[in-house]
Amino acid sequence: MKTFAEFGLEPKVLQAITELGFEEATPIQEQAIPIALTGADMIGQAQTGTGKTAAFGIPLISKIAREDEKILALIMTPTRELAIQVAEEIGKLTRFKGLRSLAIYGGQDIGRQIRGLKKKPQIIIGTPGRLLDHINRKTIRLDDVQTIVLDEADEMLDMGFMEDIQSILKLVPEERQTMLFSATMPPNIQRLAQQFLKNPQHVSVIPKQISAPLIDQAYIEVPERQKFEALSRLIDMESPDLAIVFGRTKRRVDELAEGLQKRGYSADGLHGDLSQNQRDAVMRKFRDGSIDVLVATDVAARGLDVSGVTHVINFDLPQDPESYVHRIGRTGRAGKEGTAWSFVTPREMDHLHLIERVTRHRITRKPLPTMAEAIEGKQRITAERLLAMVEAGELNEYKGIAIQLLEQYDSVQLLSAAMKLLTGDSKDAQVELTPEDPIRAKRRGGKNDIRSGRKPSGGYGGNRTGSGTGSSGGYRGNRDGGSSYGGGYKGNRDSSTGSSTRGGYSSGYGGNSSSGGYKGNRDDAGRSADRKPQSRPSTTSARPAKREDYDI
Ligand SMILES: Nc1ncnc2c1ncn2[C@@H]1O[C@H](COP(=O)(O)OP(=O)(O)OP(=O)(O)O)[C@@H](O)[C@H]1O
Ligand SMILES: [Mg+2]
Repeated sequence: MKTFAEFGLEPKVLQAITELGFEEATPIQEQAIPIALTGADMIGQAQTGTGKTAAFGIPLISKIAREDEKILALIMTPTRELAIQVAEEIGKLTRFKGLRSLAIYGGQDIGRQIRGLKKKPQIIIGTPGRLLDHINRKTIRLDDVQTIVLDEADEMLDMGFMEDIQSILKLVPEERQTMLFSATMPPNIQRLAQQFLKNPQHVSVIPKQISAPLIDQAYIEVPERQKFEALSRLIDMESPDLAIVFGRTKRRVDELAEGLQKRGYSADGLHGDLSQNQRDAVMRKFRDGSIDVLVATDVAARGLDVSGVTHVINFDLPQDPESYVHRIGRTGRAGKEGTAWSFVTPREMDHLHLIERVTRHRITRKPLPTMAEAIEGKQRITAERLLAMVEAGELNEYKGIAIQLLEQYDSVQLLSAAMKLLTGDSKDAQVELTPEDPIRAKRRGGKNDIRSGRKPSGGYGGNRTGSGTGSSGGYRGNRDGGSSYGGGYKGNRDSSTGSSTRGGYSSGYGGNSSSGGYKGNRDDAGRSADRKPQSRPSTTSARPAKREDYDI
């Protein structure tokens, strides 16, 4: 492991890194920072929670001087929450250097952003829709941009964002450094990336399994109508510090958050139909621990870094394996351990196996928590709260009554009653959810499939039935003859050509993923509902219609 001092960074940046508490560089930082400092284009892949933000952030800020008054760097993210978070980290990294950075995202008052832009930030962190809005208003000019980063690159280069990204990149000088980062790089992203990158260096620190190693992964087979009960029991049994529960649709998230609240849990929902103020408020509450359970659509799947998240629960399975990797990656970050649970309805078992194959990780089957386990979990928490109260002291006001009661009643009876009172039994509240259809691995491919160019039958679905793979081998070796994701990728990672000759990418996994079924079916993540590329005006047209809700 390298220390940051070994990269030859300027003292003010080093000081900021120390202030952040980073002692050693993570593997992706160790590999990516020296290459990025040379100005080379780069594709960086490393597991969730391993410090990719600083891996591109540190070199990016090293190139900028305080006196510069133009926008020199642009970081794009797929969601507003991620833009805000990345902007915060960049802000921390530039603290001593005194650079100016600004987050630009939909849903926030544009006037406020324009005022921010007047302060001449050198670094913009934004979501594509609002960025285009500013470009059209001429409040943002990209003529001087030297560095572009696409965080969550595979998501950004997917259909829904592609058009915007292309429009934006057209306005950035050719002479620039472009970097793509993500935990997942479906192989065909490589091919697509050729459009934007020049001789990219590939930096991948993905070991055999793509998901982060510190996450304990389990699933429970449970019929749709029993899921809510299962969720209550699971939360009781596991008593997470902080948990994120992923639901498939906005409606589902609303219903789940409401149901959990009804049963006395401290929960709230996050999805793209909420106002930005509501979204900000929910994130703030989750970050400061005033709610324990964040229920969210895939809007929270990528990049979010909230310390203390011990559990991720897929109440509904995600549509695609990448989403699974990112969702569960909200826990097990920065060297901490985490637990991921997934509910799988009987008809979705195939889909689970697909996720196992693609992630090359076997997910442990666990039984539905019993009522007894749930109660035991709840009691344990109550006992912990009680003991914490004892430790904290300051109970003098209660001692008089306690002594009186103990004179009249049995101590075990008394304590049991107090525990019962503290535990509460609001769990009996009836909660009915609108049923969701089981998820199906969508056929990937189709005429709009810019990533694969393959016939639909070559899709995911085709492989599921066709290759008959085991749960671990599919991704690597059992595809249709091409080299594997892992093999192909790593084998080529230090190639400086970034050519499209990597058979593995195009004939393997990536060839299968299309956006036809994929994004089109994820509207409830708040994305394509907001993101209607065809109906939006081009960048050259007059001021666009309201874009506030465009970026999820
Ligand atoms: N060198 C380091 N030492 C200790 N902690 C670090 C280091 N680098 C980053 N971190 C911390 O690790 C956490 C995860 O970092 P980050 O959000 O950049 O991960 P990521 O790789 O981008 O994950 P994701 O794929 O989910 O976006 C953050 O809290 C960050 O502050
Ligand atoms: Mg990240």
